[in-house]
Amino acid sequence: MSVKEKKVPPKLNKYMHARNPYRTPPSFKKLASVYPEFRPYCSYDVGGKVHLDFKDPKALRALTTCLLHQDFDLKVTIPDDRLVPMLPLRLNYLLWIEDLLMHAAHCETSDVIVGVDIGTGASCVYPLLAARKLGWNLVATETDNINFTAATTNVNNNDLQDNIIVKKVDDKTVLQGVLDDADIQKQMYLKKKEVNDNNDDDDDDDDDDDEVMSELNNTPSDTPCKHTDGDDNKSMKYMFDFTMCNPPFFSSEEETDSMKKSKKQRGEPISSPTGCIHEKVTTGGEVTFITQMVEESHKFKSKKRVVIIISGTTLIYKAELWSGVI
Ligand SMILES: C[S@@+](CC[C@H](N)C(=O)[O-])C[C@H]1O[C@@H](n2cnc3c(N)ncnc32)[C@H](O)[C@@H]1O
Repeated sequence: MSVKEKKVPPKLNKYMHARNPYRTPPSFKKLASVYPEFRPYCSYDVGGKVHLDFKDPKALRALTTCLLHQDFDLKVTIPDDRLVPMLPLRLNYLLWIEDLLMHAAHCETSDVIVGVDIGTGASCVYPLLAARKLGWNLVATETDNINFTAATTNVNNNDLQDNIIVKKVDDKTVLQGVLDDADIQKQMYLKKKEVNDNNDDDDDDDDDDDEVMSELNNTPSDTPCKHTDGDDNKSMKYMFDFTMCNPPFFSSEEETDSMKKSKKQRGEPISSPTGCIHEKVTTGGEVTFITQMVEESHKFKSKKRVVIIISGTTLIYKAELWSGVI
């Protein structure tokens, strides 16, 4: 009789960034002792070891929200049927961006970093972590009403309104209407300027400010920012340092049901999928979404340095689409 080989999920640690605190797995025992809301989802073996049912979305939600509070002092609420982010992976993504900004875009640690998170979800997880852990500023976009409201509440509940702008957007565009939003540009410009002014007492700056503000008030959507040209200060050269996105993955509800893609390529998932249908499905699937983002990105290449997109599919993009993006 042939014994069916059980697919073992890849060890998460193998893919964990060197600076990711979750290279050391969190102690469920400690979490259960501090957070009563986490306890109902724990079971104990004879040795007293605490186990969690990763197939139960409620257990996953409790794990994520308790870890966000314990490890990052973030109070986050995620509505019942919405996507629950897995923190080790989300942190990995941010740490990779940090590496790219430092090593590819040559940012300094003192620079004010401004990024854009496309499709932030109800948790607003990337902007909250980026603001709290790395001190960055984020524009977070969302098409879904419930996610937009939840993300806004999560930002407000953590007093991070100065660092994070949540913007409700139309699902027909990805970057258009965001990177060229004059109010957002003004807020982010002033943020960068404030820190620069503290480092540099130049009287001519006031005149420069007036010129830039007038330019922002009058710039058509696809015109490159004039003030970025010839500016010697690297941190002021780009309005946005990066755009990031974890796009909806599937092209139809049937595809989510089968989960064929992910099982074939990565083995059985460790945890059960969470989230509602429009968080996971987009017309044409992630390939169409990413292609649109790359095309819009090219149009705004003078406004940002680095574009990063999570993809579940192996894609070969035409090199010319990317040229000039970084
Ligand atoms: C896979 S979820 C990612 C959520 C969150 N960023 C995370 O990683 O946990 C994709 C999100 O993108 C949103 N979305 C879909 N199309 C969008 C668009 N054109 N612009 C902004 N958000 C979009 C969905 O509502 C959903 O919340």
